[in-house]
Amino acid sequence: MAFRTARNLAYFSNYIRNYSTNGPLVNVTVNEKSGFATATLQRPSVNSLNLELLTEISHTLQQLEKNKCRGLILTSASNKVFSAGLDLFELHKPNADKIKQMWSTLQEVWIKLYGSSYPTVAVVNGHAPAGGCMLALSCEYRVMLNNFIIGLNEAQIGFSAPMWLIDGMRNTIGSRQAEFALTAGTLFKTEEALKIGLVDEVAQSKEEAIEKAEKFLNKFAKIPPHARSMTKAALRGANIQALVRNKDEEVRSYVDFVTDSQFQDSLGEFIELNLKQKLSK
Ligand SMILES: CCCCC/C=C\C/C=C\CCC/C=C/C(=O)SCCNC(=O)CCNC(=O)[C@H](O)C(C)(C)COP(=O)(O)OP(=O)(O)OC[C@H]1O[C@@H](n2cnc3c(N)ncnc32)[C@H](O)[C@@H]1OP(=O)(O)O
Repeated sequence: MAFRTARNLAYFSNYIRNYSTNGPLVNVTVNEKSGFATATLQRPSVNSLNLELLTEISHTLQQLEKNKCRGLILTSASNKVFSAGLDLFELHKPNADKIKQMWSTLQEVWIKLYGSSYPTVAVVNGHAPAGGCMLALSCEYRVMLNNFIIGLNEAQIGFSAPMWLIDGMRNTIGSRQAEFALTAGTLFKTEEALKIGLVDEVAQSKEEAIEKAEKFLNKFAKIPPHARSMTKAALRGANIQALVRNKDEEVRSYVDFVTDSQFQDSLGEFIELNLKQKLSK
């Protein structure tokens, strides 16, 4: 049964309504004509990825897969920030159990989005550092608005991106550019990102970006979906399998790393220097 049927649409809307306790952090709409879903991240003010938002993204992706979605556009309700990456306030002086769940859910999001059977586009309508870039990279195509930044700046914050994310970057921009970008933790302006292939197209407005995204998704209208998804799985499968094999071990190292006092001190300094909101708030 295709996701675009009215029955499935109603089921999906009910699911989203029932799932969220404080109103959805991800708003999903489906274009009944095309069958394309648009998932809009709407956690104020910068879509920073805390456990609740990550969990909702993960459940949304699961429902889209189950309902044989024909294509996904991932975007932001903010007109300034696509996603600011992991919620740094939640990582500061953390509850170890919660960050364990947070990292495990982040891995799930990558597995479900990077490995989705349906085609995916990120409409990057705002800044996309670190985890924001990760979400965009897990899609197949990226359309970005002008005057924003995107990149994996983990090295600047004092750590390395995990292997699966490095691989995703390498698959997108090639080994040499990935090495330059990751070792320096570079955040690219839109036009620079276009030049190195980190984004595929630039748009002047969100409407234009959505049109470009739909044009990309429509390219697959005449390709048998199973052939398309088998080919995608062949291309992306090794990345996903390596992460699945290493999932628990990576969660353990991540929790050790984040709870270490040295890391906590440097995260505190990073927050003080870079974020307007102060720790005392
Ligand atoms: C960091 C620990 C990880 C340890 C990992 C170890 C191993 C694992 C390896 C890899 C992990 C890969 C996955 C991803 C990692 C990450 O995502 S780390 C997060 C990195 N994020 C950033 O560096 C972004 C920081 N923010 C900014 O640069 C800017 O805020 C902006 C997004 C460019 C937007 O700028 P602007 O429009 O000027 O807005 P403000 O700076 O004024 O911010 C508005 C409010 O939002 C709050 N905020 C911003 N970013 C975050 C964030 N990441 N988490 C929580 N909150 C954030 C900011 O404090 C402002 O709040 P108030 O309005 O002042 O209340």
